[in-house]
Amino acid sequence: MMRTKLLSLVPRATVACRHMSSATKLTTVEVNDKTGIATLTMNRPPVNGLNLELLRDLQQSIEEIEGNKSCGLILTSSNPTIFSAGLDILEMYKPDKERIRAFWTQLQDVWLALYGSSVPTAAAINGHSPAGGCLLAASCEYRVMLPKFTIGLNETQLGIVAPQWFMSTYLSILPRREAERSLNQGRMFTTEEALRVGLVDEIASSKEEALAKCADFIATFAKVNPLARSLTKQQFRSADLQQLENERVQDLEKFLFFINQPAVQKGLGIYLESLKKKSKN
Ligand SMILES: CCCCCCCCCC/C=C\CC(=O)SCCNC(=O)CCNC(=O)[C@H](O)C(C)(C)COP(=O)(O)OP(=O)(O)OC[C@H]1O[C@@H](n2cnc3c(N)ncnc32)[C@H](O)[C@@H]1OP(=O)(O)O
Repeated sequence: MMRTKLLSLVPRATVACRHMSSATKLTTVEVNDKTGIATLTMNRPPVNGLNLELLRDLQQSIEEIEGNKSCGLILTSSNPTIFSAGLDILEMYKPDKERIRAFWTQLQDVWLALYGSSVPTAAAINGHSPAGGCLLAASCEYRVMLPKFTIGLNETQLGIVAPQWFMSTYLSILPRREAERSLNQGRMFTTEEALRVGLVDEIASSKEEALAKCADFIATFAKVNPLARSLTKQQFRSADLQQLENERVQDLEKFLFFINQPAVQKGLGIYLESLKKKSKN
């Protein structure tokens, strides 16, 4: 395993990090030698759109962290204003038949790996986090967010439907009434609103502070028996995980049927155009 000191890239307070993987390029994993906590950083400019390759790298990184006995996982972004823009719409608009199957299957795999991770997980949400970005953050056990950003499952605003496992993820955090209403509305929460409803646990004023708060959360498990902790977590999450495991193929087929509807394709095309126009102004 490659061991590189990355002192220039980490906060001063951090003593040393093992840089475990960078060959994947779209994600990096750094393990703090002192705390044993791994920071998994998404790095796909311009907006960390979740395409097939980023999803593959995310899964590989989660597996790497599971395999190397890290004490916890913090998910964050290298982009200073965007945690993740969610699924890369280009994967779903006029899709290639084979690739879109691989893409959705890979998204299922990432969710199963992250939501079902045996290590404590936290998200340092250092930027906007719509839709699939929110799903990733919500799959973690703890969330710390920076001010002046937005987060939420906004699928209905795009004319698409969040599948059952997105809903289960929301329901693992939010009261049922709030989860149902905000999913139906496709509501994006400001950082302060997200804190108020419990979608995020804390607000931090900088990325460094967010990472430190996530590390503090993970440290709360330091004296808890790791097997007892992870089996307890598994019991809480197993019904959600099992449901997708049992229905993976049907879930994929539903997605393909839905996404290939002419009206859905038309809506995605209009939405993409509006994003492009906005970025040119
Ligand atoms: C019955 C059950 C059936 C089940 C059916 C299942 C159906 C599917 C479920 C799908 C689930 C999840 C959906 C998603 O995750 S869809 C993605 C949703 N994401 C969004 O709505 C976010 C859109 N983006 C933004 O709001 C903004 O870009 C931003 C993230 C706030 C950043 O703003 P910014 O001003 O910093 O950057 P901006 O100029 O807007 O963008 C820069 C370039 O990036 C392009 N872009 C942005 N987001 C995406 C994206 N998600 N996919 C692809 N491309 C994106 C944008 O177009 C700009 O490109 P360019 O520079 O003009 O070329």
